[in-house]
Amino acid sequence: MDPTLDTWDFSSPLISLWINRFYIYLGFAFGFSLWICFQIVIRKQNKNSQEKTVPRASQDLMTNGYISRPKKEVFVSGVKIFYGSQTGTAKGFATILAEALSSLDLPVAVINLKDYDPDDHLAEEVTSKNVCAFLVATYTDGQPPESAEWFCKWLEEAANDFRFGKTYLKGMRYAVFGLGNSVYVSHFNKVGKNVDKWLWMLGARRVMTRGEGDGNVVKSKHGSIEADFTAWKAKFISRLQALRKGEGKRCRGSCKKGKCESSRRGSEAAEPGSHAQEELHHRDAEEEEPFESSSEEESDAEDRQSRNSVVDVEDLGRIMGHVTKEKAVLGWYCGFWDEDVKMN
Ligand SMILES: Cc1cc2nc3c(=O)[nH]c(=O)nc-3n(C[C@H](O)[C@H](O)[C@H](O)COP(=O)(O)O)c2cc1C
Repeated sequence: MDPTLDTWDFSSPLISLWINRFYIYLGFAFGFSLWICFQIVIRKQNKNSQEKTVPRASQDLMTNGYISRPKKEVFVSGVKIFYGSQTGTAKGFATILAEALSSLDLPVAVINLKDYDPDDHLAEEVTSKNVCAFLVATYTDGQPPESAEWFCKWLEEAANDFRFGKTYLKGMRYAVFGLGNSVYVSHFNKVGKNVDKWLWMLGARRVMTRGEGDGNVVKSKHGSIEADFTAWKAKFISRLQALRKGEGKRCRGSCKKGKCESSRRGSEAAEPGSHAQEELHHRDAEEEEPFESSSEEESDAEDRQSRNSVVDVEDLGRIMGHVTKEKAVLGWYCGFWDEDVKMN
């Protein structure tokens, strides 16, 4: 007989607990897993009831359970004012415009076209969300000032190079104010017109009608080139404010885009630079509410329109066919037989 066994008292509760410890562990484990299951069920129920009470829109804004503020979309991130000047007028206007824009709380950069390489940087404006203003003067024989020569040369070549195409600057937004003197009749404001046209041809979006500054006080629309600029500046600022709010283009039916093609009348409809458009442009700068346009959009509308005119010609052919047949019947009836009719 083991002597140590004598010292064990099997009736003691501690000993019986020790002997049955595995059952106790098992009980604890079972209770613990039951508690976990219970917690999971409660959490699920809470989440469901929360989803029911939080509106759908708010749920979309929730990240990790926290409501985050809706991200404000930025429609205009800044303004770049480019100028091409020889005797300083365009440069002065650029500074005035920059000062006027300072109240809008937008980053504004004034850039001399002399220091700007379009080859390296112009394409950046496609995604930058900037609005670009071009203030450019015209010189002898419709040439740009020396400082803007390279920019204009590059732009003209790109606009006429099929490798760039009419989407190269798609996404860029711009407005042009040309400085000139109508004394130089045939070359009046030619550089402004060309810059506007070339940007448009490359797919950039014109946010407002081109402005024309005229140093000829007799003919200037507002009495002086300064007054012409002041009027354009006011329109540009109000357009910019609208763009900042994300307001789309305004169209009063004079463009040939989409719905309003039928009532088209205006300058933006025609290919910029065409004679008719130049005439109308002059008037439009005063009369028209500015609206956006790009060459790609307008050529789409042009395609639609030319398709319509093909249909029109077909209709005309059908009508002529009917007329000829009726003429033949009438001729035969009346006893004469026209050679033309016989041919048909
Ligand atoms: C020598 C000379 C030639 C000019 N040629 C033209 C011209 O062909 N077409 C035009 O519209 N303006 C012409 N102008 C007018 C200028 O474009 C106008 O004075 C403009 O405001 C100058 O701007 P800037 O001071 O920024 O260089 C000419 C001016 C000068 C002095």
